[in-house]
Amino acid sequence: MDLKDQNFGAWPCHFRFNKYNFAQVSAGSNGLQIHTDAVFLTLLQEDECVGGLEILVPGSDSFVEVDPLPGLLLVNVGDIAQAWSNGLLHNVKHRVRCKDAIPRFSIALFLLAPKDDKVEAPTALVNSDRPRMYQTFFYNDYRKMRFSTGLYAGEILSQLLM
Ligand SMILES: O=C(O)CCC(=O)C(=O)O
Ligand SMILES: [Fe+2]
Repeated sequence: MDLKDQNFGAWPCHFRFNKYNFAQVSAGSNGLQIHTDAVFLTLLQEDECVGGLEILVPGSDSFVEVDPLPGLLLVNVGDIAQAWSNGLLHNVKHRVRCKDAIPRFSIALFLLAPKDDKVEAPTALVNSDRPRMYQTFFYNDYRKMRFSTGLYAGEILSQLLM
């Protein structure tokens, strides 16, 4: 990608510490329902003792488990990156399952979206072979659509297609 002039420095970040109070009754259920991240990207530090994060294999109904490994740092592409990259980057559907009655922790650092500007693919990522895929939109409007519809697994992006 020829993106020399892109500066993400002014994009806000959000830090979150997740605690899942997994008990015996929650075994086999979702600790976090299937979703895509409502952000540009997520850096995720997993609990190195307790598994449960699962990623949906694109184009299938199958999930793969992410093994809990010491020091594992995941990078998740979110909805905003898919729109901003004109579909070159792909969001990731994922969920957290409770397997055992053990508390689980994770730490997430989210890079959100431009604060006062629209989300729009740079012209370097748009051409006749790859025409603009998404309408330009403000991050707040996208979030309102997501929360008012309760569609958390990337469906809002389909509503923003050109
Ligand atoms: O706790 C995890 O492993 C995943 C957390 C997550 O998907 C999120 O915070 O968006
Ligand atoms: Fe997530």
